[in-house]
Amino acid sequence: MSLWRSWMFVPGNQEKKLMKIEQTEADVVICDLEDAVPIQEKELARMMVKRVLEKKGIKKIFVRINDISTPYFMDDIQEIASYNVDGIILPKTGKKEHIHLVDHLLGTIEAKHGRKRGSTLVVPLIESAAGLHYAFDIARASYRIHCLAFGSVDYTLDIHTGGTKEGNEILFARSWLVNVSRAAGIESPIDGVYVDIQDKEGLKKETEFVKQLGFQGKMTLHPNQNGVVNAVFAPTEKEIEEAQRIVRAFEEAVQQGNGAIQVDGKMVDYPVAIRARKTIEQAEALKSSEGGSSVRI
Ligand SMILES: CC(=O)SCCNC(=O)CCNC(=O)[C@H](O)C(C)(C)COP(=O)(O)OP(=O)(O)OC[C@H]1O[C@@H](n2cnc3c(N)ncnc32)[C@H](O)[C@@H]1OP(=O)(O)O
Ligand SMILES: O=C([O-])CC(=O)C(=O)O
Ligand SMILES: [Mg+2]
Repeated sequence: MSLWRSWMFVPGNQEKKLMKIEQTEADVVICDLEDAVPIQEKELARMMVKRVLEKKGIKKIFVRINDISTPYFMDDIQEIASYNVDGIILPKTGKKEHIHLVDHLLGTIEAKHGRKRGSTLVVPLIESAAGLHYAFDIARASYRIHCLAFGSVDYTLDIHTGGTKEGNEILFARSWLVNVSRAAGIESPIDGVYVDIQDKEGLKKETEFVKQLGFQGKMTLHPNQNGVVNAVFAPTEKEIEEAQRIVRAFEEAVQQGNGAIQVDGKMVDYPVAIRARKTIEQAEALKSSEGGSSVRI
């Protein structure tokens, strides 16, 4: 079970922001070499991100390299994957062949630099109509794929619309990504950024909504957004207590030959008990990874 809830972008050419990576609340930091970096600073950004990777601490670090069609892609992947990076975010992933190429290159780079084969994970960014159409094939294209991520800003540009707070225009894409991810047997997807960095209430509402759709995390833009996202994706005390009551009662019932019972006025059978067990496992894993401060009150 993955516990990576908030994935914060940091522009790869901004030293001041890069310096704060280890202190941030983000579960994962994404050092960006793509759209947050102007063309004339691409080389500089790559160099600065390599410096960050050289000094890597315990924080999970992914790097968003430039997409396959750009002149920066080959240098990005070769130089970044030679360091101890947790994974690569591949923007504008449109078909499974993009992943085959990345998978092949990562294999050779890992071998050349003495890194364990497969140690670099890949998160394809699905942000075009074609990418969404082929998302199932993309999700199955390599054992390196941790999960899919949704690039809603580029996606709405591609389908000739704009983003709204209600998000009706991207409901289909979000639901599709959840379904193809689970059909392909990979972790649930990561939702795109909430651009109104001042609006914490709106971010909370949107995060609750995508959690309910089946996402496991959300990308962020600003340090103030990580706490909101982390809290939404952590089970509440109430949810944990309810899950514990369900599991206890169900285990007893099964011992007595009963597979369907009533707990707190609601029917509980195997799938309900499995979900409750997952809630407990997630709470325990978060507690041990964060020293007990992870639950939402
Ligand atoms: C569609 C897409 O592709 S989205 C992905 C690409 N976009 C990005 O990567 C942008 C990431 N976000 C950012 O660069 C910034 O948050 C911005 C530009 C939106 C706002 O930045 P600022 O105007 O500096 O915000 P603000 O003044 O509120 O920042 C407060 C503090 O947090 C720091 N900070 C802000 N954003 C970040 C970040 N993403 N990572 C690390 N530190 C950050 C600032 O440096 C500042 O530090 P200080 O108090 O020591 O001076
Ligand atoms: O993936 C994200 O959230 C950012 C992005 O590139 C997009 O939305 O186009
Ligand atoms: Mg994009």
